[in-house]
Amino acid sequence: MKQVALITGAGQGIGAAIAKRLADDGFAVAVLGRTLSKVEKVAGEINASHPDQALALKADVAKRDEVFAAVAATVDRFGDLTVMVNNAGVAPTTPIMEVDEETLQWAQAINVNGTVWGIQAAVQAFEQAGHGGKIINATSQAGIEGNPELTVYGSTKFAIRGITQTTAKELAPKGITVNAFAPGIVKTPMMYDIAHEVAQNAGQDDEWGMAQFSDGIALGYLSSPEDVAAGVAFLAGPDSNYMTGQTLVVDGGMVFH
Ligand SMILES: NC(=O)C1=CN([C@@H]2O[C@H](COP(=O)(O)OP(=O)(O)OC[C@H]3O[C@@H](n4cnc5c(N)ncnc54)[C@H](O)[C@@H]3O)[C@@H](O)[C@H]2O)C=CC1
Ligand SMILES: CC(=O)C(C)=O
Repeated sequence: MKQVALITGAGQGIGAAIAKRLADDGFAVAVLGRTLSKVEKVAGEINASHPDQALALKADVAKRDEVFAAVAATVDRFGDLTVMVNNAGVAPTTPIMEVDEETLQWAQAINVNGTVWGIQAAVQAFEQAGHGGKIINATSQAGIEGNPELTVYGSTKFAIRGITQTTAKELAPKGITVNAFAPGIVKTPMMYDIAHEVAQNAGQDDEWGMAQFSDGIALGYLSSPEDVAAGVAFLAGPDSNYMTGQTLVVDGGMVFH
C-alpha cells in the first residue's frame, strides 16, 4: 500500500524535520502550515530530492473545516492517507497569575482542538479508503510532568496524552492506532522564543537562555528536530504496529514515566 502522511505545523522546526524524514522513508507527504511560503519552501526542498513526493497546504488547524479540506486535498493529490501527524502547536509562557481567558482559549484552540480535528479528518479518510491507519500526536515532556510557568501549555499537552489514550481504545476496532511523541527541549523557533524570554529577564543572550534548559537532561545536550523526527518515523512505520495509546518520549532523559 502506498504510504501517505499529512504533517501539521510543518513549515519549520519539528514538523519540517518529520516531513523530510518521512519523505526519505518513502512516504508521500502533505506539508501543512499557516504560512504558505514556509510550507512551499519545505515541500520544494523535499521535491528537489524526491520528485512529486510533497504537497504544500495552507490551513489553520484550529479551524475544523480547513483541516478536513486539507485531508481531502491530500487524498485528491496522492490517492490516499495512511498517517496523520498532529504536530502543530503553540507554547505561551504563562506564570499562573498572568493566565487570561484569551491565552487559554488560543492555546486550547490550536493544541487541543487542532488535534481533535486532525484525528476526526484522518479517521474519515481512513474509513472512506476502507483501511486502518496511524495517528500521531505531539505532546511534550511538559505534558508528562508539570513545568513552572507553563500552566496553559502544559494543560494542553496533558490533554493531548488523554486524547491519545481515549481515541486509541475507541479506534482500535477500526484498525487505527493512536500514539503520541513527547520531545524534551528541541532547538526550534518555538524553543528559541521561550529561551529569549528567559535570557532577557537575566540580561543574557538567547544561546545562554537555551543552555539553561540542558540542566535537567540526562544526556546533557539539547535535541535537534531530526532526533524527534526519528522517533516519529518509528511511530509512522510498521515496527510500531503493535503499539497504541502510548507516548514515545524523545527527551534525552528529562522525565521518566
Ligand atoms: N521545541 C520544543 O522544545 C518542543 C516542542 N514540542 C511540540 O512539538 C510541536 C512542534 O514544535 P516546534 O517545531 O518546536 O514549534 P515551532 O513553533 O518551531 O513550529 C510549529 C509550527 O506550527 C505552526 N502552527 C502553529 N499554529 C498553527 C495553526 N493554528 N495551524 C497550522 N499551523 C500552526 C507554526 O506556524 C509553526 O510553523 C509542537 O506541538 C510543540 O508543542 C514539544 C516538546 C518540546
Ligand atoms: C516547549 C516545550 O514543550 C517544553 C519546554 O517542554
